[in-house]
Amino acid sequence: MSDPVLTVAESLKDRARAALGSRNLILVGLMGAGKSSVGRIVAHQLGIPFVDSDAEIEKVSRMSISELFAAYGEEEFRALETRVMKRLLKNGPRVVSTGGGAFINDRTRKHIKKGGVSIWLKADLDVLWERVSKRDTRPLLKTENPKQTLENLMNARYPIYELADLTVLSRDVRKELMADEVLQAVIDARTESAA
Ligand SMILES: Nc1ncnc2c1ncn2[C@@H]1O[C@H](COP(=O)(O)OP(=O)(O)OP(=O)(O)O)[C@@H](O)[C@H]1O
Ligand SMILES: O=C(O)C1=C[C@@H](O)[C@@H](O)[C@H](O)C1
Ligand SMILES: [Mg+2]
Repeated sequence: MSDPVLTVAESLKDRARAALGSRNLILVGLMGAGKSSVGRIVAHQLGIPFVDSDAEIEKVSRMSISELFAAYGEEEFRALETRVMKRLLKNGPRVVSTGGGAFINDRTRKHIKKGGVSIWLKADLDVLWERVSKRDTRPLLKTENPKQTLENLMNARYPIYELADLTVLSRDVRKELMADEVLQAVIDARTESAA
């Protein structure tokens, strides 16, 4: 007899895969929300390719994000990010995890909106701070009071992340559970739009 737990998990993947069709699934949200780590699991579950825009930018430029910011400044970084995102979104389905500022840029957001289903991983300040304070690879947080900077970014950006098609609350639960919630959100959105 089939295991009912396994059957539920299989059906979650299958239903989410069917709901997504040929569209991309694009994860947006602040630094530390879990876009890269949860996105990778979601792609594996769906059996479709995973790409991370920060990693892709580092690959094409052969520089780290910190080096890019230091050498060319944020504006040039954003222009490169827009071009890379446009290319990554051309063929679907893929799971695309974005850098924290991608969805905030008007031009990049237009490509994301056109390129598939966007999902905001929304987290509170303490969750984000606990995660990002462990590494100092994020140029925007190299300030005197990085926690305050993160809070300022939240206040400025949350009204824009809200424009994403879907939202999932990112919290300190297993990443696999977060991934399941992303899959469920994709299914629910499809069901609602069909109703
Ligand atoms: N659900 C979770 N529970 C515990 N730790 C998590 C969870 N999700 C992510 N993390 C950890 O938080 C850190 C940041 O996660 P991740 O790199 O996926 O975030 P991000 O949204 O891609 O950030 P950035 O915008 O800087 O790329 C990583 O160390 C990751 O392992
Ligand atoms: O939130 C942001 O603006 C950024 C987040 C990172 O993912 C990187 O894309 C870069 O450090 C900028
Ligand atoms: Mg990331």
